[in-house]
Amino acid sequence: MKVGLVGYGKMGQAIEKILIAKGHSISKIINIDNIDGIKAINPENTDVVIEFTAPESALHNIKAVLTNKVPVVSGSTGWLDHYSEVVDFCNQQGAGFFYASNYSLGVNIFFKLNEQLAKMMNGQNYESSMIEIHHTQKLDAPSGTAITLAEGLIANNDSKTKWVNKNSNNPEELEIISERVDPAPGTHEITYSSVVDTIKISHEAHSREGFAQGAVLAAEFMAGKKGIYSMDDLLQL
Ligand SMILES: NC(=O)C1=CN([C@@H]2O[C@H](COP(=O)(O)OP(=O)(O)OC[C@H]3O[C@@H](n4cnc5c(N)ncnc54)[C@H](OP(=O)(O)O)[C@@H]3O)[C@@H](O)[C@H]2O)C=CC1
Ligand SMILES: O=C(O)C1=N[C@H](C(=O)O)C[C@H](O)C1
Repeated sequence: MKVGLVGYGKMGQAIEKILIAKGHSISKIINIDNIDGIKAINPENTDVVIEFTAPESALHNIKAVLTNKVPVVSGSTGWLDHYSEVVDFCNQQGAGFFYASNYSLGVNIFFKLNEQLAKMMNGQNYESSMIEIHHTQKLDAPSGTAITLAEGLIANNDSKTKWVNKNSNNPEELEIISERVDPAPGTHEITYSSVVDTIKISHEAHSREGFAQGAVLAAEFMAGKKGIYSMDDLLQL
C-alpha cells in the first residue's frame, strides 16, 4: 500500500515507522513547509492518506485530499465543529473518510466501558467528573478523546446535559479538567463520587505507539473504500 503522510510531527513519524515495518511504502510526506505538495496527491501515486496535523489546518488538508478522491484517515483534533461539513464534502466527491478522536484499541475499549458505566450510574447518588492529562505541546483543550468520552457519558446518563472545560458547581454540567505536563502521551480518568465512596476508571497511554498502530489499521481498511467510517466499523467491540 502507498501511503501519503500529511503532518510529519510526533504522530506522523510514529506512523511512518509502523508502515515501514509492515512493508508499506510512503508516497509523500507533507508538512507546513511543502503544503502545496498536497495537491499532487492522487490515486495514481497514493492509496490512502493519513492526516495528523493541527486543529486549524485539518479541515483544509482533509478537503484538499478528498478533492483528488484519495481516501483520508484523520486523527487531528480540535476541528470537529466542521465534521458534518467534511461528511457532506466527502459524499459529494464520492471519496472515503475515516475519523477517530483516538485510534488506540485500549481507548476504544475504554469508550465502551464509559458508556456502560454511565448507564449503570443512572439514578445513583454519584457526581461524575473527568480529568485529561497531556504533554505541554498539545494545542487543544479538552482533548478530542475527552470530548468523545463526555458525549458517551452524557448520551447514557440522565444527570448531565453538557460538558464544560472548567470547574463547575452546576450538577447538570460535566466538568472536564485539562492538565498539561510532560511527557504525558495521554491520560483520561472518569470519577464518580458519592458521600460514602468513589469509583474511578482511567486509561493511560504509555507512548504514542497504540495511536499509530490503530491509524495504520484504519489506513489498511480504507484503501479502495468510499464513504464515511469510524472505529466502530474497524473493531468488533
Ligand atoms: N486521534 C488520535 O489517536 C490522536 C490524535 N492526535 C492529534 O493529532 C494531531 C497531531 O499531533 P502530533 O503529531 O502530536 O502533533 P505535532 O505538533 O507533533 O505534529 C503536527 C505536525 O503537523 C504539521 N502541521 C501543522 N500545520 C500543518 C499544515 N497546515 N499542513 C501540514 N502540516 C501541518 C506540523 O508542522 P511543524 O512541525 O512545522 O509545525 C507538525 O509536523 C493533533 O491534533 C493531536 O491532537 C494525536 C495523537 C493521537
Ligand atoms: O495531542 C495528543 O497528543 C493526543 N491527542 C488526542 C486527543 O486530543 O484526544 C489523542 C491522544 O489523547 C493524544
